[in-house]
Amino acid sequence: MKIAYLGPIGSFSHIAAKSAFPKGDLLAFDTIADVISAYDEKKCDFALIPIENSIEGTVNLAIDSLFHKSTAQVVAEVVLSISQNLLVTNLNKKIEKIYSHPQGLAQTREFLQKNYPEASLIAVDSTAMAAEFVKNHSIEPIAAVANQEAASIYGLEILAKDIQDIELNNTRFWLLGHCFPEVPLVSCGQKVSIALTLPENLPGALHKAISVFAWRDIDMTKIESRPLKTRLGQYFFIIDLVENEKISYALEELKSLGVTVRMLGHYNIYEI
Ligand SMILES: O=C(O)C(=O)C[C@]1(C(=O)O)C=C[C@@H](O)C=C1
Repeated sequence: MKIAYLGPIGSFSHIAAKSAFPKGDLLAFDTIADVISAYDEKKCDFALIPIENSIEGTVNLAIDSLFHKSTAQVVAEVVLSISQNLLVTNLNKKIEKIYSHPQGLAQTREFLQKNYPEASLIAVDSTAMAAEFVKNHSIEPIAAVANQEAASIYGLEILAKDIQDIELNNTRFWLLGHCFPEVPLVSCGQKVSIALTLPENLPGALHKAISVFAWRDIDMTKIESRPLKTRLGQYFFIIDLVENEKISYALEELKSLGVTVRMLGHYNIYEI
């Protein structure tokens, strides 16, 4: 079983992929877009992508790549607890630049501003990539924000532990695939995710669209707009729903309103 993930080893995606597929053949890719492309090009059986963090919100690159460039289906959601740490090659080193994934920098923004106000913050494609960079540039006054496993893998010291601004810090990952995976995890619920595009000539379109769920008591756990990349003011809407037998009727009503509905997936949720 081949599973594509955002590498290199030691990323949070790697930890999530290992937990879901302890015996899987894990394939590291440099960017989230590359992970999705690997799946679309049939280089793997599943692909794991980070979707949303409890502090910083949606991983826009993942949602946008999935919507605009892929037809992949979501077959599972994996929720991972995230602990960010400041990693260095030497505990006594001055720190002038701090590297991490944008989410890693955002989740630790207050800590970094308070403790390293002069340091430049540099975004790279993953937290593990940041750790690997620090290891490979050991004499430079730099640090990485990454997990403790990355410290072990890349031989780095942990200068500060659990530096996220909010202690409770979780990231949702979506697993893309053609079938439901057999994972050694216990499901804690089921969801349905869709992407809506509204007709231009329907006043109150968004209100009418989400009302099809409300009056059926279908629980909407998330709604978020993202640019259609056509022009300012044109969006698609990502909606997460708690599994409900009435969802199919709601989707039919949406279509009768002229709303374009794309089913992203219905899936089990697993907490690691
Ligand atoms: O950079 C990593 O380690 C990732 O797996 C990506 C990612 C993300 O995109 O949100 C995953 C979990 C954390 O929130 C930080 C970064």
